[in-house]
Amino acid sequence: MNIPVVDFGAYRLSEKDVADEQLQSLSTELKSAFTDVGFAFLRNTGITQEEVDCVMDISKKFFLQPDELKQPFSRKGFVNNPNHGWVSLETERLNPRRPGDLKESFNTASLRPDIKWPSSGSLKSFQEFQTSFFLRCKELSLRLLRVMAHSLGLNPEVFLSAHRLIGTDKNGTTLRSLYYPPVNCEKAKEGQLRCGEHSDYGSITLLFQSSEGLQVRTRSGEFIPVPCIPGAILINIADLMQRWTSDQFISVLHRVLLPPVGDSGTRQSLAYFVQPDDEALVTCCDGSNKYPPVTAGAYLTERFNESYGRS
Ligand SMILES: O=C(O)CCC(=O)C(=O)O
Ligand SMILES: [Fe+2]
Repeated sequence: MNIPVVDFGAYRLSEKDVADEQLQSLSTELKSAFTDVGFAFLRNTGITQEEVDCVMDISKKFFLQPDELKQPFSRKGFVNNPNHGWVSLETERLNPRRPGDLKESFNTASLRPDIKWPSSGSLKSFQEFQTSFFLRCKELSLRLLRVMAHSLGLNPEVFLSAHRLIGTDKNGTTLRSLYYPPVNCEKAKEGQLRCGEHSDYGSITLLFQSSEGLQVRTRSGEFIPVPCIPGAILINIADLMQRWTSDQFISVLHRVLLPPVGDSGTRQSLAYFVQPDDEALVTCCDGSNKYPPVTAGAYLTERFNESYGRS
């Protein structure tokens, strides 16, 4: 299995619109990637490697602080958005049958002006970098959703109209900065990974990686390594989109293993989880009843309960 690489230049962020002919060819390429593999690399999106590096660098400065300084920004500590903020090491289990994942993350889930952000010393631009990157990813995601609807012969608005509130507290879309610290494999718990096997919850995910380490499960059930292509963004279909398209687009399991014994390297990634508006009703777009309608907000809450353990 190979992850197709698609040139998005015709509809990159600096282009106002895309010509019909190019929309048609992008649709054909993306449809085949999302139907067969569930993943695609996008080149020439307009989001540059410098932008990515900037967000990764400032995120790393946040993660390298002692836990006491990160604690005030903990996820669940923000009244208007329970998903915003810092998640400490081993807190989340993306595969609930494994020990906690060996990663930390910072979720930018709310852009409300009254949110408290890390801002001391070298973190002065933290808020600015995270929020401007969030908005860049939003623009690209909306373009992708338009092409995806077109590729299935649907009304071009069908996905877009359910993603009108990205960046507000009525939509769960999240920019997640991930940091995988060095691992001492002898100390790791049995079965522990950097990120357990899972599929993503929402509509699509944009993933930016600093290095290799991600694996994707093929149809035959084996996990294969995903390359890291500088400047290219890895896009994958998430579970709600699979339901929405009655399994035409597939949401595929993926994971990040521990590094090889003796490798004390770190790893970083940025995941932009695109989520429909909380109140949007996701109904099979082919008119079938393959899956019962579900609102995106209720579905997301249920999935969070699984990965954080029900209390
Ligand atoms: O860090 C990565 O490369 C993947 C992370 C991931 O799949 C996730 O957080 O959903
Ligand atoms: Fe994921």
